[in-house]
This record gives sequence, structure tokens and C-alpha cells, in this order.
Amino acid sequence: MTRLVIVHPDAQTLAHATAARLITRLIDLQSQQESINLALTGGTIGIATLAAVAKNPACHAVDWSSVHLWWGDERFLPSGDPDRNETQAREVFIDALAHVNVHPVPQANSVHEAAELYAEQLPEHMDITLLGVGPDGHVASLFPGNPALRVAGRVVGVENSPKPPPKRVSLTFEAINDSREVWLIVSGAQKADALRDPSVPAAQVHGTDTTLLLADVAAVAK
Ligand SMILES: O=C1O[C@H](COP(=O)(O)O)[C@@H](O)[C@H](O)[C@H]1O
Repeated sequence: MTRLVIVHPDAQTLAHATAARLITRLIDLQSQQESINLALTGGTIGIATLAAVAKNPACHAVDWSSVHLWWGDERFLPSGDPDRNETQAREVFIDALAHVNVHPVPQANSVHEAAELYAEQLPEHMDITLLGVGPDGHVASLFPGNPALRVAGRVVGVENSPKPPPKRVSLTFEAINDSREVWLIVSGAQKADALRDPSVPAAQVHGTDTTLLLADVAAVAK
């Protein structure tokens, strides 16, 4: 299994370098397989990275029609709400692509129903899962100490998230750790404590083939 830590000088460079890495990896994978399952992340650096993919001149070297976009987590909000990870990804990234396959977390009456519906749609495994890391060490919507961490299955409905909104839907450790590649993208000094804490959710995730920690200098300062 490949495990790499790659450090860039600042958040902007991190976003652009990760975008270039992602484009290159997707093009490589397309020479080996018919379709690609890619799980997106929300969050500050996650959305900045997606914006950098759309702005990269090589973006259209990817055959997006064979790429399936999923989400590692979603905020339980109405479709189109500006705080939904899907809405933010559409604005900066997806709307710039032709013919990509988009699989948002479905609307439902409860987080648990949405989680069940999404679990039925998910592929067997992701090729690449992108994850941000919160200052408390959360990944996707798996927050330290939340009962959702212990729920069996591949997708979980999350209640009482300490970060608004309180209701969310998240891939579980089981689904994340089934991904061939897991890329953690982390920027800023407020993440430095989380990155050195082996007890937080961010320390519990890995890919089956490759785990990348892509960070800026401030995030790895400790
Ligand atoms: O709420 C969320 O937060 C995390 C991290 O966000 P950041 O703004 O601290 O970078 C993100 O990974 C997750 O997808 C999102 O729903």
C-alpha cells in the first residue's frame, strides 16, 4: 500500500497542485478502465480544489462522460441550498463539465432514509475518495464522539453534528476504507492539532491501494 505525505507552501498552491494531480490520475485511470467512481468532499480546501480542477487548462483532457461523481458526505438541506456540498461543487466545478454523471445524496424525509437510499446506489468501491479534515479531526461527516461512528453499513445518517447544519449524511469508515485511493486534503494552522492526533476520525481512514495526505505547510506545522 502506498502512503505519501505531500506538502505544499500554501492553500492556493495545495488546491492547484491537487487539482493537477487529480486530472492526471483520472486520465491515467481512463487508459485502464471504462469508468471511474470519484467521491467528492465539501469544505474550504475541498471546494477550492474542485474550482481549481475546472480552471485547469487540462480539465477537458479528462473524458468526464466516464466519470461518476459521488459525495463522501452531504449536509441534510433542500436541493439547491447554498450550504449543500453538491450546490457548491456544481457552482465551481460540475457546471463547467459536459456529460459528467452526478450522483447526489438523495432528498428524503430523514437522514436515515437518505442514507439508506444512497447506500443502495453506491458502487462496490470508489476509485478515489477526496476528504477534507475539520479542525476537530472529522472527515466526511464522521465527527469525534458522534454515535454515527459506530453505525454498521456503508452510509450513515448523522444527527447532532457540532458543525452546522446538525443533520448530515456520510459514508462510513467501512465505505471510505474500501476506496482504492483516499486523498486527504488539509490546509491551515487550525488543522495542525487534528493532524497529529491518532484518535480522531481523520487518523482512521485509508485507501486499499493508496493513501495521500496532501497538506499545506501550516497544517503540518505540529
Ligand atoms: O462540513 C464539512 O467539513 C469538512 C471540512 O471542512 P473545512 O471547511 O474545515 O475544510 C468537509 O470535509 C466536509 O465535506 C464538509 O461537509
